[in-house]
Amino acid sequence: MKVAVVQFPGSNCDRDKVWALERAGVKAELVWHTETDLSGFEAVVLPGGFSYGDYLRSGALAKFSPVMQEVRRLAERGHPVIGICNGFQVLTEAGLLPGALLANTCLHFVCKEVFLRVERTDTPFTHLYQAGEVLRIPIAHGDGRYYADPETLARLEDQGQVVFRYAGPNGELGEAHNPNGSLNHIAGIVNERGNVLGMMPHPERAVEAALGSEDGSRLFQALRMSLEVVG
Ligand SMILES: NC(=O)CC[C@H](N)C(=O)O
Repeated sequence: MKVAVVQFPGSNCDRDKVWALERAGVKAELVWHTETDLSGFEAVVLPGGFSYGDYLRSGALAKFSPVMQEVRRLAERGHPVIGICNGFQVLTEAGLLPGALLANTCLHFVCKEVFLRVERTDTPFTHLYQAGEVLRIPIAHGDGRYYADPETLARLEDQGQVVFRYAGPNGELGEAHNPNGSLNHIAGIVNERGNVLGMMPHPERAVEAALGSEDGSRLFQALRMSLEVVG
């Protein structure tokens, strides 16, 4: 059971993700973006950062990296794929998740801890959380405003594909708690099948008390348990 953490030129938090995964008991390995064979891996994590310097649009160039064909193949076979921050941007650019991440409404890079409300717990990534539970997880992005056209947004909501929403400390929704202007306060979504997760907040930055929160740990533990079940 091994998880690939892909490194694009300009990725960051890649090593943090390996560390967070290994802390949760998952064997993880860094994989350079030119890799064309991920057959030894059960799941993939696309990390945060500034792949290709965010040129053109965040994630727009990384989608052409050779490894993305393999990421697509694994996703289509139902393997878990997680895109965190820039990884989420890459997944939307690659069409593995619907919608797009636009510039924050404030037009600034925002780096702070936020509250997330867990909307769905029947996924390989969130089954250790309670529905409605409020997590403290940091964000750090300039392009985090989730956008989708009205039909896509309605479909996401109808099908329960919204996994995390920005909220207040008691789970209340409101623009004051939405750090980037995301539609419907969306912080994370899954694909229809539920095996591809994209989220802007960084759970790997919240996996031990010294980091200010341990709320991200259960996401990686949940992934380990899901992989163990599949074998
Ligand atoms: N921390 C990150 O992954 C940054 C994501 C992205 N490049 C942005 O600024 O929006």
